[in-house]
Amino acid sequence: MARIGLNGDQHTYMKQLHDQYGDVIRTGPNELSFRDPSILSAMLGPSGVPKGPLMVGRIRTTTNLPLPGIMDTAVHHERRKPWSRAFSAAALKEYEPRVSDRANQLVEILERQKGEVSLGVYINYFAYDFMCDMAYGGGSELMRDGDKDGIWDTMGAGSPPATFIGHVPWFGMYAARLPFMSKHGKRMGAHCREFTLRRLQRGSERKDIFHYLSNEDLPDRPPPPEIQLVSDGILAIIAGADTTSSGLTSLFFCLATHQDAYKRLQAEVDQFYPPGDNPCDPKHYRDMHYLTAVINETLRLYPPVPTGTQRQVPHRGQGVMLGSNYVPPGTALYLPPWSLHRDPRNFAPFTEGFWPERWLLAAGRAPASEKSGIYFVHNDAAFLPFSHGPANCVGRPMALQEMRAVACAVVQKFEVRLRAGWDPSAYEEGFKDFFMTRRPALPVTLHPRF
Ligand code: HEM
Repeated sequence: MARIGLNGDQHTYMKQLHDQYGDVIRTGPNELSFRDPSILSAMLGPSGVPKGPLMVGRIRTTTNLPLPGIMDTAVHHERRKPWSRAFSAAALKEYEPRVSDRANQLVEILERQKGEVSLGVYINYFAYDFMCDMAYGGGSELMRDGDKDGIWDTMGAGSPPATFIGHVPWFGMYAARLPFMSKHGKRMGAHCREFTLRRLQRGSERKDIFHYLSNEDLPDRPPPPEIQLVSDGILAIIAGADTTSSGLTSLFFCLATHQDAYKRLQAEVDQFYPPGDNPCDPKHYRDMHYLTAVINETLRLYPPVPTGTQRQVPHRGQGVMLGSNYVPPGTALYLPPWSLHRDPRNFAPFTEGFWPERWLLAAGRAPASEKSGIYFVHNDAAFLPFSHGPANCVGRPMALQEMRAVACAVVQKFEVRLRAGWDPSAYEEGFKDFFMTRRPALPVTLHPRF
């Protein structure tokens, strides 16, 4: 699996192994993958299994670990508190103008492009600039200036070896001594440290997540040590920028290849945000059920963390029961979204196809007659793009806010068409799982509607 991970194919390989050998497979000497949503609570719920060593291996250190790498449940719970404050409903309300400004900037920049556009590249820049606004009160202008310093590529450059090491975390400690293994991480670390120090000195006029991570909202508490703030900043950028960008790029790929869905979403956007209205004002998002269906269906087919994160049964202790299986201490575990989402026992019909309507049917928002005569299965417990439980994705509400704003802004303004002659099968073939994903740049042409 480590070798397959190096090529970015672990998500498809795991699914292939599950199809061949069943719902529980052994993917390494001490590693299991479950394709079984019935163990969701036992594995990821409040009394579930702690995080695994994947992150320790990936970042090659056992000290000053970022939130997702903290294997001690009590310590993890404590470290998550400022993150939870940063993504509370009240905090998200304060971030709304920034989402809107950046999404509208994206549309303005797209309007200036002529001919073929690599939509995925602009979406990457949007996601990066926005996360820098959130993590550091600003400082990045990739959309405006382009990526002259190659920072986006630096962020992804270390991913293949990191994916390899994720399966053999002990090797990470040795790899950390090899200069070629750590150069990208060091460059990213130095970049984020500079942004963190600047944010600490300068403060911010508008609230950002740093406001909460540095305890500015709790004046009687001292800020955490600088090293923790730098680590949190890197985490925000890595966890927040690539994932959302991956989801949005896949969304436009799915829409561009399914004109019926595009038209239906466009009609909904036009209804709630006619020309002249700001599509990034979230006042109507709650009522836009087709938009929610499109986003869910995209994240089902192309989850931005395709293999999910890892858990590990603690070495000291008794082992756990997952369903009818006893799992001994020290075993690392996966519940991979790519395999669960593409299992016809969880989602049918059109399991491997883009069909947003399934979400409307499942929520009772479409006439039940539409499912008469078809074999309809919809298992919400098997839908895990943001994982589940107390250690799930804490940034989920922000990711959805961004995805909704950009989807509405782009669909209101343009007809997005795949570049003539570009083979759509290249998208799935080029969709690689390095924990973060790597995907084709999505060549499109944009046709302004007004
Ligand atoms: C579509 C976009 C996103 C997807 C699909 C996604 C998915 C995930 C997944 C699968 C995890 C692992 C959870 C686990 O171990 O159970 C995670 C963790 C995390 N995500 Fe996201 N994420 C997204 C966007 C964001 C954004 C915008 C942020 C903002 C900074 C963010 C911050 C985090 C953090 C801090 C963690 C660690 C949580 C913990 O260990 O307690 N994510 N995410």
